[in-house]
Amino acid sequence: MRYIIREDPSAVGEYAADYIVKRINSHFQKTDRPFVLGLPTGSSPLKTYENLIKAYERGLVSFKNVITFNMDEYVGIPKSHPESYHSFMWKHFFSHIDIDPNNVHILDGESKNLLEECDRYEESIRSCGGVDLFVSGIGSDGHIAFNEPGSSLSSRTRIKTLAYDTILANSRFFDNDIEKVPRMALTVGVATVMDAREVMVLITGHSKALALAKCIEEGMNHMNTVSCIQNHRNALIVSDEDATLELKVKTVRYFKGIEKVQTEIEHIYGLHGSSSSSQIGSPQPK
Ligand SMILES: N[C@@H]1[C@@H](O)[C@H](O)[C@@H](COP(=O)(O)O)O[C@@H]1O
Repeated sequence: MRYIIREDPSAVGEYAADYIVKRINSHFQKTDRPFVLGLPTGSSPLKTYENLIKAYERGLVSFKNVITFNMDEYVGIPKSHPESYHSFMWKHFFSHIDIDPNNVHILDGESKNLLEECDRYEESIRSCGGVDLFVSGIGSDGHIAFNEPGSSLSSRTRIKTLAYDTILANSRFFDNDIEKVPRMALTVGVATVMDAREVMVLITGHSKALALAKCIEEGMNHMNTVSCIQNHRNALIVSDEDATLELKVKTVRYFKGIEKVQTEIEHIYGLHGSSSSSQIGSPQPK
């Protein structure tokens, strides 16, 4: 696993957007196959989306041949609801770039048959050749997508009942009224994320510090589902300084040191932005 630390959420967003742009562009240097991008909602990726839009406006990237799969969607509110993840994604990202709407995939929480909808989603991901890069945020209990504590680490796309803590956290988007927050969601599974060729997790703010420390310094555990990325061959966490608050000083210095050496190597070998760059300086053999 690689771990990159930046000063604040803006710098995390700049780093993540730059990373995604490099991945898309280097992909199209090798193949015409569409780039398949997994995407999150929430406040954590907002700066990333802002920077991706800027990169698109400057002509640094095109999303014409990019296929997206979102992580999750509420059940019990219509797509047109301002807090649905459909609305979120179009408002904050898709409306501002050149993506083909047919290439956008978001789970349908209004489907008459939710079980079939989940199976159909897994099948669509498979038929697109799998996800190249899955970007994710986390909840303060360490959930990835809506894989709440106790979710199977081999779970696939399915219906999930939301944890009380998540309902409480998300009530800020529903007039701070927990009664208005949906109780259920459709979500990709932990294994669905783990199947991606690469995973990047964005973690900002002190409220995520404990979950981040458990993810990096403790073992893989279903009570902190983001920790599954320890078992991924090509995983990257990008956090701000606030999120490091519960990490050991030694851990923070270790990963900062790794990044410093990696940057030096990239300069010497000119590998920055290539797909192999993420392999260099990795703290553990993959
Ligand atoms: N289902 C989403 C998650 O995918 C997201 O990672 C999390 C964190 O949101 P925020 O970034 O706003 O803290 O919120 C929700 O629970």
